[in-house]
Amino acid sequence: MYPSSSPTPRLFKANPIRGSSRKPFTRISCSSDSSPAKATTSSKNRRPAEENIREEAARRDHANPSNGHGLSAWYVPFGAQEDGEERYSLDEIVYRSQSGGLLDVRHDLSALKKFPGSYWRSLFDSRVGHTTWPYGSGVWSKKEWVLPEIDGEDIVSLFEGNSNLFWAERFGKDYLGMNDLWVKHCGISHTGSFKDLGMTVLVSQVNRLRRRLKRPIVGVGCASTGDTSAALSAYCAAARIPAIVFLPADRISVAQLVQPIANGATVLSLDTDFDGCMRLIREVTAEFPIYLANSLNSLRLEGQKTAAIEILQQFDWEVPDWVVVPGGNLGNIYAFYKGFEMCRDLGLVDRVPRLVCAQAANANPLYLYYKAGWTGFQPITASPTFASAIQIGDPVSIDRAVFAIRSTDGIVEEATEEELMDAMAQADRTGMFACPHTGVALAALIKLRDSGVIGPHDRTVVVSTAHGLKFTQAKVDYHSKEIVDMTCRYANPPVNVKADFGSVMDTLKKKLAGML
Ligand SMILES: Cc1ncc(COP(=O)(O)O)c(C=O)c1O
Ligand SMILES: N[C@@H](CCOP(=O)(O)O)C(=O)O
Repeated sequence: MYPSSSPTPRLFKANPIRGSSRKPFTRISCSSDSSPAKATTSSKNRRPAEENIREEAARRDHANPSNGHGLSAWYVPFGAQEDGEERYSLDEIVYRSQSGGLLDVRHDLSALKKFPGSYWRSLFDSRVGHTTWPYGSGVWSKKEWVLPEIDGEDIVSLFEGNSNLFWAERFGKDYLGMNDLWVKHCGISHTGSFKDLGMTVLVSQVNRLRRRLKRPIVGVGCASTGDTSAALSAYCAAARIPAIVFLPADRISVAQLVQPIANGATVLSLDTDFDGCMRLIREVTAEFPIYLANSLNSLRLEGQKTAAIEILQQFDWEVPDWVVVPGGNLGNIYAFYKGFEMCRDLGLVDRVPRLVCAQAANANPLYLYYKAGWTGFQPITASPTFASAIQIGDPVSIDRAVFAIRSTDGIVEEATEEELMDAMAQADRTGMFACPHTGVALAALIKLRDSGVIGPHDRTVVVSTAHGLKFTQAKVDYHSKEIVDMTCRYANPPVNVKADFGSVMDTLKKKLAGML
C-alpha cells in the first residue's frame, strides 16, 4: 500500500512501436590474459564461424591454464582476524558463521599484492568497451577481484555494469550550488537496478555448483522488494536454473512484479512485509535445497562492489570526496566500502571517499542507530514509503553497514516522504528520470549541503539504484497532486485543452508568458 489513495490518472498514453532499425557493427576483440590488452577492430582476429564467444574464451584459457595470477578467495566470518581458523570454500553452501554471524568473502591479498596498483588499473582499463567473454561485463572485467577461480564456461553474464557516471550539471547548479556533482546510474542496467551486479556472481557460482560439481540444488530463491527478484529471475532464466521469489503482496510496483513473471520464475505473493518474506525464505532454504540469493549471501556483494571500482576508474582513478548510497537491507553500502577499500589497499588509489547512507524516514533503523551513537540497535516495523524497495525494518547487513560508515568517517541521513518525492521531481526537472530511492539519496544530499557538511566544490557521487521507469506510479501520483498531506511543489500535470487553434494559442501564451 502506498501512502496515497490515487486511482491511476490518465497522464500518459503508450506509443505504438514502429519497428527497429538494425545497424551493422564492428566486432572488437580484446586479449584477456594477464597482460593489459591491446584492442583491435581488425576482422583478422575473428574466431572460427562455428565457435561462440564462450567457447573462444575456453580455448584461450586452456592454452593459458595458469590464468596468470594464482589467486583465490574463500568465506570467513565477517570481521574475522587475518589468522582466524574458521573459513569455508566458496564451493560450500554456507550463509552464516558458526556463531550465526554474517560471512564475508576474503581474497588472498598477498597474492593480489604481487602486482602493483598500476598493473590492476591498466588491466581493468584495457577491458572496458570490448565484448570478449566474460570481460565485456563491468563485473567480470574485474574477475580476479571477484571470483578469481571460476571458469569462464560457468559464468552467467548479461554484460552488466559499465554503467553511466554522469555530471549532474544542472541539478548541482540549480538546487545545490555545486559544480562537481555526479550520478552513477546503476539502475540503467539489464533488469533496471544495481542488483544485476551481484546476481551475475551468485548465479554463476550456482551454475558452477550444479553443472560442474553436480550439487543437488533445485533452484535459487530470494525474498524481495522487487529488484532482487527481477535480477534473480533474469539471470536464472538465462542459465536455465529455476528461480523462486517471495514477494510482499501489494508492496512492490507493477513493473517489478511483472519482471519475474515474464522470466518464468515461481512467484509467491505473500501476505506479509519484506522482513516477513526474508524470515520465510531463510527457513525454507535451511530445509530445502534452494540456494539463497539475498545479500545475506556474501557472494552478491563481490559483484556489487565493482560499482565502486568503476567510479574510480571513470574518474581516472581519482577519489571523490563523498558517495551517497540509499540503504535498505544494507548490503550495498558495505559493497561500496569494500570496493573502495580494496582499491586503496592494493595501491590503485591512496584514500577512500566518505560514505553517506540515506534512508527513508519511514524505514530508518540504521539512521536511528547512528543517532543513538551506535548503541542498542533495534529493528523496526517499516512503514509504507514511495521508496518501496527500501521498506525494510530489520536489515540483514546491519553490522556490515555500521562497519562501512564508521570506517569511512561516514554519515547516515534520512528523508521524509515529501523530501524524497520533491528531490526526485527536482532531479527529473533537470533531465533525469530518477526512482524514489535515488530521491532519498538526493534529499539526503540537499540536507547535507544545507547544513554545510558537504561543500560546494566537493566531488560528490550519488548512486542511483534503480530505473525511474520501474516506479512510474509514484511519479503519476506526484504529478497528479493526489498524495495525502503532500504539497507536490514540483508537480507538472498535463493541461487539458480544447482541440482548436485559439484555445491552444491562449494556453501557450499564458504558460510561456515572460519566457521570451
Ligand atoms: C532500488 C533500490 N535502492 C536501494 C536499495 C537498498 O540496497 P541495500 O538493500 O543493499 O541497502 C534497494 C534494495 O534494498 C533497491 O532495490
Ligand atoms: N531491495 C531489495 C531488498 C532485498 O535486498 P537484498 O540485497 O538482500 O537481496 C530487493 O529488491 O529485493
